[in-house]
Amino acid sequence: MPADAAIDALLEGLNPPQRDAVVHGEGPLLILAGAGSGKTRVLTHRIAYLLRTGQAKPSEILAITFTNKAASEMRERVELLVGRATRAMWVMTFHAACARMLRADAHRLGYTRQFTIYDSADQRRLIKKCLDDLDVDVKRFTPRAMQSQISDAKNKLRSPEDYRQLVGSFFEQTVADVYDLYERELHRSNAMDFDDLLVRSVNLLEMFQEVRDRYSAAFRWIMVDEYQDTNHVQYRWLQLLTGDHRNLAVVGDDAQSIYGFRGADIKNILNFEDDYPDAHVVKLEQNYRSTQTILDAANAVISNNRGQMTKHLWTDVGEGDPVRVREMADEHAESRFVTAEVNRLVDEGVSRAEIAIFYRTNAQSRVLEDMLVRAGVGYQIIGGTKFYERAEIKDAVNYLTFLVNPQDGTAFTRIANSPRRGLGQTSMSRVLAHAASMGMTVWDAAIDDIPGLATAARKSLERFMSTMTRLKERVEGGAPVAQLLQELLEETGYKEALEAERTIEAQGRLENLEELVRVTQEYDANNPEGNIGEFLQQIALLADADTIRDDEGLVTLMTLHNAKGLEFPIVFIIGMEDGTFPHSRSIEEGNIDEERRLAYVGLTRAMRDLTLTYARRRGAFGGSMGGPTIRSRFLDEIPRDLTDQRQRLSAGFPAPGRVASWAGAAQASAEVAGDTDGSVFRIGEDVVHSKLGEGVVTGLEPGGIVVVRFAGDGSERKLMADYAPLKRR
Ligand SMILES: Nc1ncnc2c1ncn2[C@@H]1O[C@H](COP(=O)(O)OP(=O)(O)OP(=O)(O)O)[C@@H](O)[C@H]1O
Ligand SMILES: [Mg+2]
Repeated sequence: MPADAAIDALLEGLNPPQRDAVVHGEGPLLILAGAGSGKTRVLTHRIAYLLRTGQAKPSEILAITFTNKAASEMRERVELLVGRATRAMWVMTFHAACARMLRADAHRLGYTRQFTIYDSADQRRLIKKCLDDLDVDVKRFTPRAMQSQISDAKNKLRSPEDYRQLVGSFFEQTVADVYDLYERELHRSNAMDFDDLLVRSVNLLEMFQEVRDRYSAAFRWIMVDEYQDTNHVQYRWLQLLTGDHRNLAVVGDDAQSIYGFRGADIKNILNFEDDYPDAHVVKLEQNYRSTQTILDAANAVISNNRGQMTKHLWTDVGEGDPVRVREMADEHAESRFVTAEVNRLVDEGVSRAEIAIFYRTNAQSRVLEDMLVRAGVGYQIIGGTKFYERAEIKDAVNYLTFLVNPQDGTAFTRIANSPRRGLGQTSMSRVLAHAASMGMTVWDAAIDDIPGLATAARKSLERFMSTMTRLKERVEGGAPVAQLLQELLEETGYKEALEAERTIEAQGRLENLEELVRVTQEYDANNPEGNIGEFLQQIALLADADTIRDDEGLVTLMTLHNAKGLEFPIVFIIGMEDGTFPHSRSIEEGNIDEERRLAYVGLTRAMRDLTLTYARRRGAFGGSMGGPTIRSRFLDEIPRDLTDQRQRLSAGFPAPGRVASWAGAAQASAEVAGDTDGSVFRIGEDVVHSKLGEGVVTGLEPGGIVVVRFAGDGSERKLMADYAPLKRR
């Protein structure tokens, strides 16, 4: 080992097996270990070590992470460790790496450099069009169902022809037709969907030996984080790139494989040793993240999955507090409780940024958000209706897209009549048909003499395209993205139309557009040599987790899926009920194992403080679930002595006819508890105890028990509301 002091410093703060993985030289390397054992840290240090020792140049490194946020964190840490910028290094997601490859070589596959990346919504719009063209009944064959079938085929590297070979039912026959047309339409639009980024890169590497040689010679060192969630096409891509040198280091945890529904194949990690019999295998067993109690709880849950590799995780962080389990009357009480808890923690000096709230599905966030907003608690939400999915943002982005990709018919149809210009569906179809029949770009068709177009439509199309042509000239003149966006919003009348609406919604949309202008200004400042095409690529690749801001004052809300790889000192998981988590669909399909792995991921995000809540009723006023619930089986898999829940609350579930009165009783017993002067306590309420002083109600339990956290010593006590000398403040 080189005796350079900087290298020693790099290896310090690593335990022996971690160090072993970091200094491993050439050849395949597998790090298989449980949550929080430092897998990501090992990858980061390994990159820094390769650079520091001179074994690798930055341009020879390709490191794949699961999100863009994880990528930028990894790059920052590496730069910190090696003490210099390493711009030539590729640290990015699979999709970003593929997009970059394709920009350089897309022409070989018949695309231009300016190809558009379609997101899920664009994809569905195009599928819908294909379904219409094929006269398929969209009620029986929904665009969403088609999309998932097509995506699944692509992730398995099955072309429309491959798919057709395997057709077994009428449904699949229809999928085959739609898939075939969809692919042709995509190509004609010079566009790729997300799955295509991978598929086309694999095509490129398979078909062009010289491209493959170039990349596999360039990337001599390849690293992959979260390897348990790679799918077949990603596996193949890695195989093509590492074929010659085999310097592939992967890290993962089979217990955290949670993307099976998207085609991720847990076998990729389990079979790594079969693929590479000479692989150096490192196991990490010390967890540096969580308390022993949290780890024991997570291990107890995951041990219910059969076929899971056993790993012995231990920590010297200490035992820590018990896992808090709270039963709530309904989702509103649950939200009130969590909100009150957040406020209590903040009062105690905790930063909101240290707190995260996880849930199984996006829809669960709304009630919680309402409560947080009302209580004035700053929060950020990862996922849900994402900024870039809002209609006005999509419109603006599509304007930019059409300016750089004149072949993009989907972009054209999105913007041609937005704002309204009297260009109906028929006129737009005429333009597209004209482009197809004449072999022209959509842009050229739109400025051509189109047969059969009504005079009014012809005029407005002319006006629209002359505005667009003016804008395009400015694009070609190298105008900065922000300037162009602003001009575009003015000159196309988009802004004016919103202003004329004079509604609160329109105001919100204008504000969102202003936010987009800020995004472009930032882009221009950071990329003096950038261009619209690159800007569009950047935002197309923004995954959910990227909207996270390192803002001191915000609580973070997200789905359990988005929480992967992250850690927070304080974690709440809400909705711990069967049907919610595990999700009802998984229960029906008998696929609980993946849900359990998701539970393992969620529990192991917590560093010192973990609270799990469930509601006895959910969705009382409409909603798909509605009615009484059963607490999650995952809660029962946590040994009671690791939690603070002493007695099991087996209230017994009522017959359907009694739901209303039962709900009333639950209300009385769990959500409010009477105090001595006849009034009631509510969660979050300030109270004063004649001996213990001031406190806040943090929980209410059946039997008139009120849980109070006292300000004086920070203790939390359960009191009998009827007897304790407790009053509201
Ligand atoms: N040897 C070590 N000494 C001190 N802290 C460490 C050490 N190894 C890891 N850590 C810390 O432990 C935490 C978990 O590490 P890391 O995120 O790399 O784990 P992981 O195995 O990638 O977890 P996950 O499975 O959740 O992705 C981080 O805060 C990291 O800095
Ligand atoms: Mg990790």
